[in-house]
Amino acid sequence: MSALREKMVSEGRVLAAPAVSDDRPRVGHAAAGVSMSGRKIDVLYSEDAIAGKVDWIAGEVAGRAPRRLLVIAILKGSFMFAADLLRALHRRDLAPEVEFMMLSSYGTGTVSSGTVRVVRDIDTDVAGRDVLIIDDILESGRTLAFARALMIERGAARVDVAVLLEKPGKRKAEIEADLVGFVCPDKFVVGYGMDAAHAYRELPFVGVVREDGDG
Ligand SMILES: O=P(O)(O)OC[C@H]1O[C@H](OP(=O)(O)OP(=O)(O)O)[C@H](O)[C@@H]1O
Ligand code: HPA
Repeated sequence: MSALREKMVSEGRVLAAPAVSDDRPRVGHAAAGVSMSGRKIDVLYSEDAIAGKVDWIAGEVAGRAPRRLLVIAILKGSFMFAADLLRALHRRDLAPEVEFMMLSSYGTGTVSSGTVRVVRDIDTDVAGRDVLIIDDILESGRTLAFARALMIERGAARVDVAVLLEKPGKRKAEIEADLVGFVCPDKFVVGYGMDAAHAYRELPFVGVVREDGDG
């Protein structure tokens, strides 16, 4: 703490930041079995591994020299990936406009309902622009096929799709992502934005919730 800040804290003019203990769990680096609210989460992709992929995806996007780039993050699941990827794009000297579209097809379940619902649309006109749609995961493909088709229908010049994860062999709609961080095993994953019945989105890593009796 600087001398000035120390003086201000002692005079009660500002609040001291709470001390952070060094022994807090480094969950992002744990190999397995992180406990969250009584459930065990096995770490599949650590914070470091994710950061490496995000940086790689940003490099690939920059290499495509997009024109008038508009990044559209598909909420809710992509919020953490979007925040990290946008900062990585900035480090690559890109200055995209950013939009958010909220789509939903899973509700509180772990299987796609088959119907994609637009909960919130974007406000920006995409006609003639290079669009990068980003999402956390590509599974049945219904969500991203819907989003991509909508942007093409609205006249985007080019539409690329970047996902942190894809599950192969699960596609129910015709779509492949242009940029993929990890090819993911066929397990329901949580964390880094992704939820199971609204829980676990805050985790900084991607993991799998252990079934009862998994040890
Ligand atoms: O390829 P798909 O089978 O369509 O699955 C992928 C989509 O499912 C999840 O969203 P969800 O509908 O659960 O909404 P959320 O982002 O609000 O969690 C996820 O964030 C993707 O958008
Ligand atoms: O494995 C998953 N986890 C969370 N959300 C998802 N949406 C599609 N697949 C998944």
